[in-house]
Amino acid sequence: MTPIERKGFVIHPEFLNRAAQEALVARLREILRAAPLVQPVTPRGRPMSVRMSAAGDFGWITDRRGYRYEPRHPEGMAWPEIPSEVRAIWDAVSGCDRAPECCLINWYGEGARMGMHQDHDEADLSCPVVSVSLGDEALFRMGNVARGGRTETVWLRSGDVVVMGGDARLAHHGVDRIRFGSSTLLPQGGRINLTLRVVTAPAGR
Ligand SMILES: O=C(O)CCC(=O)C(=O)O
Ligand SMILES: [Fe+2]
Repeated sequence: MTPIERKGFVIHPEFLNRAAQEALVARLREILRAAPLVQPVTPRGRPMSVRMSAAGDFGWITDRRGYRYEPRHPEGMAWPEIPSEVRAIWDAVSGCDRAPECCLINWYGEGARMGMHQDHDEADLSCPVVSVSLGDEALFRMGNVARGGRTETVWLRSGDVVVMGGDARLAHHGVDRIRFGSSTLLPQGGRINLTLRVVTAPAGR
């Protein structure tokens, strides 16, 4: 399907067909066996409703010490490698010649959401953030680089891919809610979102 642009966010509807989604979920299950989901806590001590893990050189974590990228899971193991299927999505849509260094895995159960935020902990903002939706539908809210102002929403469905680059790279965004049980991809229901990011500064800088 042709991509749709909203406020600089580029949405590729049904980028992954059902078979590709199922294959990806099987790979993610292996990753989550090696690097289990954790419930992160904000620096102020509030538990997030989303559970998280990661693959790649770095995982994004938050705890009482703050938001940051770490080369190891909180339990001490290295993060698993980013699967080739995920890398292929990045290569197809990112327009970036660097490889993703972090594949954050967000798991949304019933009632989970993600407040409006910017992704700004990365040292190379010339590369986009690429997000992959799997499972239940999510109401994704797109805002502006500055806080506040007019926002727009779109329902993201399983297999959709969003590219946040250019003007949208630092735009605020969040997930208001999911429609729990709206997809049959994940047997227990819920939603998995992958976000792919380049984390480190470009070489030579
Ligand atoms: O779940 C989503 O669609 C967005 C996730 C997100 O914005 C993030 O992990 O930074
Ligand atoms: Fe984000």
